Amino acid sequence: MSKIAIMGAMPEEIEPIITKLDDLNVVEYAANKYYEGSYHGKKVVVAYSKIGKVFATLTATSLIEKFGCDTLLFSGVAGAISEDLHIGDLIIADGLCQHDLDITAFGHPYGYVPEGEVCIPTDEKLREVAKKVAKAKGLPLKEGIIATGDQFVADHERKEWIGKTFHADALEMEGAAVAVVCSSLDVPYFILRAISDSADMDASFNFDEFLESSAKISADFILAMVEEI
Ligand SMILES: Nc1ncnc2c(CN3C[C@H](CSc4cnccn4)[C@@H](O)C3)c[nH]c12
Repeated sequence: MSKIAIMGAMPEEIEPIITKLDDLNVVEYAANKYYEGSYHGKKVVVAYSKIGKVFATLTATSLIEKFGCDTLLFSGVAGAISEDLHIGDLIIADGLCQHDLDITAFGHPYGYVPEGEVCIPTDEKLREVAKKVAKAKGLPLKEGIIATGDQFVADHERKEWIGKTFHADALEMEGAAVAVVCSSLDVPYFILRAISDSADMDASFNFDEFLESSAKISADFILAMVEEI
């Protein structure tokens, strides 16, 4: 039987999901908590990684290798780069890149290391499920590149540079780590983010104000996807 991993980075991003699970069982592993349960008859394992690419790598790997998940859905919030994206809007990742990975001193492009790739594509079938859910809900759904880096971006120039350099529409701190883990372990993965801020000088204020509401928008959408997978 399939087992779906649902991952976030912060407690607020998975709390709206955990409360909806049946047969909940909490497992402590690798300095984290993993919530096993079911949703509409589907087996799920839910966890938040804590912030940043390193924690996200550990949690995504554990969800697959320790808990045996064969699909991974990420639910969370993001900073907007595209001017089409506003607070509460949803974006699904076509691909993910690391905007703070830089060995350009050796002539490589930003975001590239040997034997790696700048942009890692997400699973097309899962993106199609998302579009079907969005249509059924009458929700607009943007699709684009999401840039990941180990920094909370609250600077117009930095955000514009990331957008231009990676053709990215949104930014966050975990997605590309999940992408590397899932693509390396051949597990279909999907990254959904709801906008919490615009990664500019007001970012930290907007983030604090909209984290909870935007995280719930993303979480509710992810649960609707679980019913369709
Ligand atoms: N502008 C932005 N830049 C980079 N990432 C983001 C995100 C997405 N998440 C939220 C959280 C911010 S750091 C954090 C630290 N302390 C408290 C809360 N969040 C981190 O997990 C990445 C939303 N807006 C972003």
